[in-house]
Amino acid sequence: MSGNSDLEKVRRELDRVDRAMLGLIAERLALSADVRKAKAGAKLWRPAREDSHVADLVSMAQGTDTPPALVSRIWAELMSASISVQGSTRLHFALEGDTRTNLALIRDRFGGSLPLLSYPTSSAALAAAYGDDEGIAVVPAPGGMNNWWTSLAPGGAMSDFKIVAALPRIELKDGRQGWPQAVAVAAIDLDLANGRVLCAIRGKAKGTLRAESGDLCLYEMNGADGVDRNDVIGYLPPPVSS
Ligand SMILES: C=C(O[C@@H]1C=C(C(=O)O)C=C[C@H]1O)C(=O)O
Repeated sequence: MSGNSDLEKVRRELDRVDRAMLGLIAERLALSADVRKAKAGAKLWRPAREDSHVADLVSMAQGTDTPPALVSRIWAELMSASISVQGSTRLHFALEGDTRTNLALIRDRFGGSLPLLSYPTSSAALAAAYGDDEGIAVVPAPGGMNNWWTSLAPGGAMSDFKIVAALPRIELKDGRQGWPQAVAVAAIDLDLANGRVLCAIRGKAKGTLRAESGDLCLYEMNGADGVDRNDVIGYLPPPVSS
């Protein structure tokens, strides 16, 4: 019998915690409505703010039983709910391979609240996002046959579009050496903090060569020191380890 009463006790505690969380979630969503007013015309989605916020929460969770991927996933839901309260951000995606894996990748980074539109090619997804005021494209990371990034380079058709987020946000321990599976692209002014700056450069440069197309090279640089702003086509936050 004591087993049962222990269970009842723990359930009551869980109920108490859940009710407290529900109250906090409602409070958070109400604050999002205030953020919208404060932003007045500015872009709703702030990927750098989201990523640095999640990185801070992950480090706060260190020493507890809360894994980084769980922190990232929960806040992906909360933040995407917050953005959907604020306005009409939509995700336009084209990813190769298994649909379920791709949807899980998107869900892990963006939660389930944002409308999701699928396209057969990266260029179609990018074009649709480009024509959508608050649109975000999710496409395979540059490299190999994925050379859509050349249109982000100076003189390209979408030179005001930037690579702004990495998927997955929490790095997998699979030897990819810090290069994501997919990236998010949007028309957002970059604030180059202490992350990974992506530059499209003709010819050789310092940094890690991530992709090539003709004589155009995509380099990943550590930080923005000595970087020519005109070459910058993206920014990724420092990777967060699982
Ligand atoms: C609340 C904001 O808007 C969005 C929602 C965020 C959130 O819910 O924490 C964070 C960044 C933005 O993508 C913000 O810019 O701070």
